Amino acid sequence: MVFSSVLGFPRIGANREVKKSVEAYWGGKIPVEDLQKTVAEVKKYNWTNVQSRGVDLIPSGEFSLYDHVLDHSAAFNAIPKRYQGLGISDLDVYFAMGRGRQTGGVDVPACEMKKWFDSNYHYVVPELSDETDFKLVHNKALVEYNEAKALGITTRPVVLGPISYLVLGKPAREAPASFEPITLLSKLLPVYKQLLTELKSAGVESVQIDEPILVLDRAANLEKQYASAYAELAPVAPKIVLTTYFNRLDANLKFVSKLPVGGLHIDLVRAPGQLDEVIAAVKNTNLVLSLGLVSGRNIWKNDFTASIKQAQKAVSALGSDRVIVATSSSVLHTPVTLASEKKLPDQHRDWFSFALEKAAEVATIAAVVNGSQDAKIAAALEENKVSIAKRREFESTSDDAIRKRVAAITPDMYNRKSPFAARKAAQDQALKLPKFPTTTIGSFPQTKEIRTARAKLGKGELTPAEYEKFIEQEIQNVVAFQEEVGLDVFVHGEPERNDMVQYFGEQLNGFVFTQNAWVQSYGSRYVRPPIIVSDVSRPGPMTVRWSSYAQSLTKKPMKGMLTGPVTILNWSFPRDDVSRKLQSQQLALALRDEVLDLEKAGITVIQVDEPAIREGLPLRRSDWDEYLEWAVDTFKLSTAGVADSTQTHSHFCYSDFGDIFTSIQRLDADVISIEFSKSDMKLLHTFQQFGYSNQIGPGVYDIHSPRVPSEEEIRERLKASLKIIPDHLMFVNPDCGLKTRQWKETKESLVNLVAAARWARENA
Ligand code: MET
Ligand SMILES: [Zn+2]
Repeated sequence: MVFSSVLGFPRIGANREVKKSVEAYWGGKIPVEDLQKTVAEVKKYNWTNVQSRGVDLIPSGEFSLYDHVLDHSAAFNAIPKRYQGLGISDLDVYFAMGRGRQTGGVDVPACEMKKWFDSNYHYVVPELSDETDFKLVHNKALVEYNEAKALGITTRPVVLGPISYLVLGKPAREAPASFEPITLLSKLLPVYKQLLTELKSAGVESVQIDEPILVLDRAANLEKQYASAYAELAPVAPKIVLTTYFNRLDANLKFVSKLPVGGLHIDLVRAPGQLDEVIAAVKNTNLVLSLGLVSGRNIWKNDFTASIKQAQKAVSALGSDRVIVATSSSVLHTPVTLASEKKLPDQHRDWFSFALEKAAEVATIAAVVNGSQDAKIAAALEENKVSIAKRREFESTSDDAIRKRVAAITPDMYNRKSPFAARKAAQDQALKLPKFPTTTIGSFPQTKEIRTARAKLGKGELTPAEYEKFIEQEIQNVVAFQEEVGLDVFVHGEPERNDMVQYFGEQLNGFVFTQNAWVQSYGSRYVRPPIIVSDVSRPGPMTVRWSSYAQSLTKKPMKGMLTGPVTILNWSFPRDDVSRKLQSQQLALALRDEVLDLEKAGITVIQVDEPAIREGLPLRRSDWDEYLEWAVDTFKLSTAGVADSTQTHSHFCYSDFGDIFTSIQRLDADVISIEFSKSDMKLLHTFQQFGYSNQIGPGVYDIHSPRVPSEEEIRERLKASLKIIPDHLMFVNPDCGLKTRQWKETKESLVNLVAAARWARENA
């Protein structure tokens, strides 16, 4: 019989209970018992609901209060030294690693976070060295398995595999930079052995071991480690389903199919093409094949007919006992349930499927493949056919004007009129900026007052006119503040924006919004990505009103602020019926019009942010070029229409840009600002290696922390940057927007920043 499985479930609660509870605990407002109670309820909700949808293999052990990789570090005693001996509870040590801690005489920053593969989820990077003293502090998988069992629910525990865990880590501070965490494998394996032995003796039949790094090129060098690790683990473990996701196995399949495990899970949403190959590779083994047919990354309803066809193909090759129908990855990356959406029009509701609906989908697909005679299953299949047909019909309609515009894009539209040197001369003349011009990245503190005003507007407690007055006042304050501090290129502060993507999505055609469709980004930070459902176009100017109002208040150049096409795309749920490239092109044309409208309105400096450009980079190197080509081209399409004398800026943050540095140069923005402060030396070396010819503002301080950098500190940073970047090309700015900061530290920091820039003008 074909089983169904879900690989992992959102841990936020259907009503964001976990966020509320965790934050209340952090704030000292509730005792730990209350937090534990909420957590128990959310887990119970998850298990009982996934079970009631008919899923056979229900995940446990993947719940997390902050991040599942951090859970493993805590359970394995991989606690960096600076978090040891603080005299606080294990739970508080765990949170301190996730988010830092600054109370009761304890002052530790957070561990580094990184993007989880190509998603917008961030994991906490394990810090490892020869001194890491691995031991099983607690068996989280076992605890949760037993918790579910006590509720009468048999689950399949989920564990992150040892090799992925190590490879996702980095050298701890005491280790040399060249230290490779994978060298700790033999020290870590006993912990896994104990963990898995305990699961087996508790009666666990099968365990899901995630080894997502098997879809990366670098796993090719880990064949030996995989073979020896799994040879050691398999004999003591419950049946292992080795789980991969987010891409294809490619050449790694050759050794993976020979590992002594019970099953293999593959992602057929991201890499449908690998099915035949994988079937052929496992046919003469005993491996069970778990088919990732229902997307864990997007919110579109599954096309049952297509999935059933693939499942049947596997069944006819392997027999039904060797096939599982599953979600492609954990459904952590999707919202909890459509049932929470009260205002979604029926037409839209019918297109979507969130985590719980996906649970029902895998169960239904498996039932159909098993030949179920259940009338409910037949009805669900029929309903799905009707719904998919309707969606396809909707998708077949397009906005002809937009499609024609995209088809008519010509190569010259990607390029500015003149090369950088000529533009720089024109801009120097038009803008008359001093050397080391100072600026900020766009947003100023989003205060409680701003959020309250927006909420009131939503509830009708403020009229649009009253709200606009309020925003105007905010802009006046921000402009006056910048005059006072003495910055050179001003911003309006973005007070009118709820979010840098949503704000634009709401003003463009082609997007749908939800009320409650939250997805965890990191810790207790959740986002609500807009959904692109049809061709994108711009009904009218989106930002001109506020930018030109702001410009009217000052003689200093006012920077227009836009979010770039690639970032809007990467931080939305995209369509799956057309390419990402086409969606990005349509967004770029809309933004191009906005850029030109800003220019017409007298805005001479325009910034188009692309913080998410690195995140969209495909996991396999052989796929990079194709992505980078359209990603860079669409950015250029959005900005290149302006006159030579208009200065374009772009901003990047959150990622390691070394990989794509040459593409950043190709964007040909007049000025880029880039997050430097955490990995300054590394990035400076990248500059040295590749060179960069346009202007650049290396972020001179970290805005993610309330700490105020001293003038001296900023000077030091400038000096370090000046070794690599010529003085006439350098801007001075913080490393990201200031929206999460308070006014007090913002003011102090920017005063120091301006003073450091003035010092540089005299002395550097
Ligand atoms: C995540 S990048 C943020 C850029 C945006 N302009 C801001 O200042 O907030
Ligand atoms: Zn940023």
